[in-house]
Amino acid sequence: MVLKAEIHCHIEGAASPALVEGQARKYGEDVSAIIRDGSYVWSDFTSFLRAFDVASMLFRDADDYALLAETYLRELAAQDAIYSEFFISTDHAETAGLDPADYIYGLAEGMERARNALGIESRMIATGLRHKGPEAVEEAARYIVDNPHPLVTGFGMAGDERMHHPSDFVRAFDIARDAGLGITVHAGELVGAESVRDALDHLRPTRIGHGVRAIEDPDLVKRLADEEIILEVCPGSNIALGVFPSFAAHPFPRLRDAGVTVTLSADDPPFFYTSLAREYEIAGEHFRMGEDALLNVTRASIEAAYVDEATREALLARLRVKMPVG
Ligand SMILES: Nc1ncnc2[nH]cnc12
Ligand SMILES: [Zn+2]
Repeated sequence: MVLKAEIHCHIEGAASPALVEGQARKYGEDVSAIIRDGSYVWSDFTSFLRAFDVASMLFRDADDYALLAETYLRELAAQDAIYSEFFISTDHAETAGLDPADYIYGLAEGMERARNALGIESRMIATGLRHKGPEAVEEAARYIVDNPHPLVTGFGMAGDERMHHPSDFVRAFDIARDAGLGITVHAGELVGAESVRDALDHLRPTRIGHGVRAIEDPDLVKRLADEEIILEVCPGSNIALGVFPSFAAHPFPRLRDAGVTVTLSADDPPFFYTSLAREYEIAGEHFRMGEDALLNVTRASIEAAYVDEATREALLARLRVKMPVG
């Protein structure tokens, strides 16, 4: 049993098909277009995002989001995770007709319940959606800075990496960074090494969501190692979306051997038929990671986490004694 931590997971993307079907019954909606035989149905990134959007529309009030957060965090604690940092999207909340304040309050309620029950610590990273454009991402940044919450400790950007250019989002990220939020950006997933380089140059993150296609440029790999940029690597997601053809071809080991700090997360677990535990298993089976190396990955995630130092120290102490969760 290896204690785990996750720093790249979209909370709407953590909703299991069973939970979404339960929400569909609650609201009298039909989800047969995105769920068949208990699994999500999609064929490429665009149809994945569409299924993600449909599922997220079935969480419509604070109680729905408290249930989602608590359910996911309980699942993570059962996989021996002691820390979870997940992306939230006030854009999705507003599209579902929810006031962002209720959205965040509901998620925080679920986080508290899971922490009280099982001791799992968690934080939220607010995000803007790249394909909605610079104004929308800036609005998401302004909202979270004007409405601070103690459990919202970072700002990032997800969505379609093929749209717009990192330089379009400089102001949004300056607003978030100046407010003291941790900065992470999805890059180097659907687009190549230049996307990671541009994100680093213009948005100055300390972490990159995925970043794995940096492997295409050895100078960039060296820069990631030299600047100690953390990669939030999601191998199961990368293979499910066809970013790489197989786990054997995945660059995780090469990045790690080049001195890049790589971590393990599940991104959107049920959508990519994975879980945090499965990602650790994949690293053991395909990336030559033994138990000590996997515990070092957990330690790297906690070192990179957007948490206060007291919380970080308490989490690192648990790794040292390998105290079981709960
Ligand atoms: N892997 C991913 N890339 C970009 N946006 C996302 N939203 C949810 N999962 C995502
Ligand atoms: Zn992601």
